[in-house]
Amino acid sequence: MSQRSSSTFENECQKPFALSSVFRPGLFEGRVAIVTGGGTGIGKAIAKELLFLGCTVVIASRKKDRLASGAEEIRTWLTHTGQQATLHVLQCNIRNEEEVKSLISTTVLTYGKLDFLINNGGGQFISNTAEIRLKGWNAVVETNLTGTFLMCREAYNQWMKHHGGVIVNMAMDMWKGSPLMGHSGAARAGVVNLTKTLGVEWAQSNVRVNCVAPGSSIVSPTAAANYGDLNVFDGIGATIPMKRTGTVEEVSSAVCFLLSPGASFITGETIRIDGGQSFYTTPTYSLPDSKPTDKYSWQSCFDAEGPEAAKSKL
Ligand SMILES: CCCCCCCCC/C=C/C(=O)SCCNC(=O)CCNC(=O)[C@H](O)C(C)(C)COP(=O)(O)OP(=O)(O)OC[C@H]1O[C@@H](n2cnc3c(N)ncnc32)[C@H](O)[C@@H]1OP(=O)(O)O
Ligand SMILES: NC(=O)C1=CN([C@@H]2O[C@H](COP(=O)(O)OP(=O)(O)OC[C@H]3O[C@@H](n4cnc5c(N)ncnc54)[C@H](OP(=O)(O)O)[C@@H]3O)[C@@H](O)[C@H]2O)C=CC1
Repeated sequence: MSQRSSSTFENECQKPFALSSVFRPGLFEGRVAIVTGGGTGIGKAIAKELLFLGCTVVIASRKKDRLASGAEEIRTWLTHTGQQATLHVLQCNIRNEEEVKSLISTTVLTYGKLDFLINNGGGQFISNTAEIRLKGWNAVVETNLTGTFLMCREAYNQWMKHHGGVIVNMAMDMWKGSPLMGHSGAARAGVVNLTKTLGVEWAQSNVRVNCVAPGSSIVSPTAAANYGDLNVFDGIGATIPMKRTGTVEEVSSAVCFLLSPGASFITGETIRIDGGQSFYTTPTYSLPDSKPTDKYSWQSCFDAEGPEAAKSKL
């Protein structure tokens, strides 16, 4: 098997897994990327595909154990396939300004550059908006919106402003509002808007900024565990026009496209990766039973106020 052809092997848990890419081998050779949340789920898939394409990858998130097990899986794969690409692990909470500054500066000092930033790290908890405490609201907004802002700003100021680069942010299916995820929907809508702003402001520095918006349908065990229900994705596929859930690889390939020279005239854009879900309905929220709400019409006003009150206005 050639070094860069697709490969299949069994990892230490004896679960078979394969890695391949629709992009040409060596596409990202000599490039350096940071993937936040790169130890799990979608971020891990992005990290793997970038490595497969020859990129040096720094994965960063809060929890050392998650990073370590993700890195071990990726390194096992690198060893089995004979890939030469470099994986680096750094701990960073994207809500912490000093940690973000240090993540970027360490990467630039170690590898001499930063070509790609993938702001994948993020998340939320499920709650009616009326029951979200301020601390919980702030935690989600700081993670998804402020964290993305800090990462973008530092990547730009410390490197990309003078050398160019590509940034890909992460949104979600918040296009029609986000029942039970109001905090995250608001934050991700902010990310979509920030992406447009930065696409304009930083174009002159040869920095492209885009975003991907997966539906509530990208199957990842760590994502499911976050909701305390490993079956949380069951049943969602049937409600999606494409009649299935999505894969982490389907997000990764869109990210790789946006990073590639093939997307060199695309900036400020958000690509939906949701099998048409957001154009159809929001399947994760069922309306509670209730009577119809009050309707407004001139007749209903007239009826409510009574003929005398209405006449007095004439
Ligand atoms: C739609 C239908 C289904 C559909 C479900 C289908 C979903 C599929 C789509 C998937 C979408 C995804 O994004 S999948 C990605 C999932 N992965 C993640 O979300 C991982 C990252 N998330 C997190 O770490 C957390 O959710 C996040 C809140 C952001 C950060 O937590 P931290 O503990 O670090 O935050 P802290 O600063 O300590 O603050 C925690 C406060 O947050 C609040 N809080 C935290 N968890 C809470 C909870 N479960 N319930 C209430 N409140 C909570 C409390 O107020 C906490 O304070 P106290 O009161 O003091 O405790
Ligand atoms: N799966 C899906 O269907 C969808 C996912 N998304 C988004 O895609 C991204 C990846 O999700 P997915 O892989 O599915 O789920 P995961 O729960 O596996 O990934 C979330 C990742 O974000 C990291 N992270 C969370 N908070 C922080 C923080 N403050 N600083 C640094 N890293 C952080 C986590 O690592 P650690 O805990 O170590 O910090 C983890 O690796 C998230 O932003 C998610 O919200 C959006 C729409 C749908």
